[in-house]
Amino acid sequence: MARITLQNLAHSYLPQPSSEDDYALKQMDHVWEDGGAYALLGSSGCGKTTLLNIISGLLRPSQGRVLFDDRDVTDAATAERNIAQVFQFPVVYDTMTVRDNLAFPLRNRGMAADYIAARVQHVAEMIGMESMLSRRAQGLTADAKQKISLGRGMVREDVNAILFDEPLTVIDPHMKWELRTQLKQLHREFGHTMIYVTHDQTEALTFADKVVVMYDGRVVQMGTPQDLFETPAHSFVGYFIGSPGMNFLDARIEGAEAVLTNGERVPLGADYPVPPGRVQIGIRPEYARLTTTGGLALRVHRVEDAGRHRLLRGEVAGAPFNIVVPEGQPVPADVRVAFLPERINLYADDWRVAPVGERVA
Ligand SMILES: Nc1ncnc2c1ncn2[C@@H]1O[C@H](COP(=O)(O)OP(=O)(O)OP(=O)(O)O)[C@@H](O)[C@H]1O
Repeated sequence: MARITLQNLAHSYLPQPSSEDDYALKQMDHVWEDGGAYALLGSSGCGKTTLLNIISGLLRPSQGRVLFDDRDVTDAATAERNIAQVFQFPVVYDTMTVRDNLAFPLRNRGMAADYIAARVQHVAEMIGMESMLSRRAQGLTADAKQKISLGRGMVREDVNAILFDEPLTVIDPHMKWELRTQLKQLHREFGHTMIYVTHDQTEALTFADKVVVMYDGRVVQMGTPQDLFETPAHSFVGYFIGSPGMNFLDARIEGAEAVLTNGERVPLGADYPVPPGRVQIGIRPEYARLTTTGGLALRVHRVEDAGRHRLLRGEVAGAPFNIVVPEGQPVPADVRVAFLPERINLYADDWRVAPVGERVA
């Protein structure tokens, strides 16, 4: 197992990149701690696969270094890096049995036969395929083949890291939940460094201790699911995490108040520096509450039933605004909206601005 450091890293698929836009990965420094369970989350095309392939050695970065602990592996071949990688679609040997597929990485490394037999049995149980060990992979469903790929990724105990690139895409929803649980169990049991790429926030938040969010070729935040929810470092994180995402209102700052574009004032619960650029306040739909006195004017467009609560979709100061309304709470005709001041985040040109005196984690 290893700590993985990306130092001054950047990657462009173009031979002669001339501007930042030419880079699939913009310059970054990032550390994946030894034994961490990370989810790498971001929308399509933000650079997740590129980053994973640089760590595994399938791709050489156009700039910077990759270190496993203190060893520079930037130019080391994939095989030398001792990494297991599971891709979105199954990679199995059709002519081999399930058992031989699972045993392959261990035989390749010359492990003893009885160790291989025991280990294959254990992994087959984890992926729910112990009754199929003697069957040929050919003719199995895509779902079953992907489980074999996952099993092969997990079979070696001595790898530096296991990288998963959207491994559950072809798996049916019930099995998805089960396999995610198994992966977490595997992490607890062996403590491998694991990086799990997904664009599904539920998948990310249930698998990982730390979630790394990428946007437009950059890591914009790494934190616990709670960090991402409470204090998104970038407006993309606010918008991407949560259902629905954070609301944003344009504003200017006057001490401990935000002044919205229509002149209404919002207490922020803390003093802020006056930041340059486009200033917005961000409020989660869960932290806005309905009121008939005080607060801000609210235009209600519609109220949707969302299971255990209702979702009010409306408008504040001319901008779309969503509010989670607890079950049973009425929505009167003259309703207004107020925010919990300590739950408001401030953004300047999409990056979070800390209030004066905030402790840096
Ligand atoms: N082999 C390649 N040649 C040229 N450009 C590429 C190549 N692979 C990826 N790109 C570009 O690099 C950017 C990042 O792609 P990447 O596949 O890393 O994103 P991703 O976050 O993994 O997306 P997805 O979730 O769709 O898999 C995209 O703009 C993509 O078009």
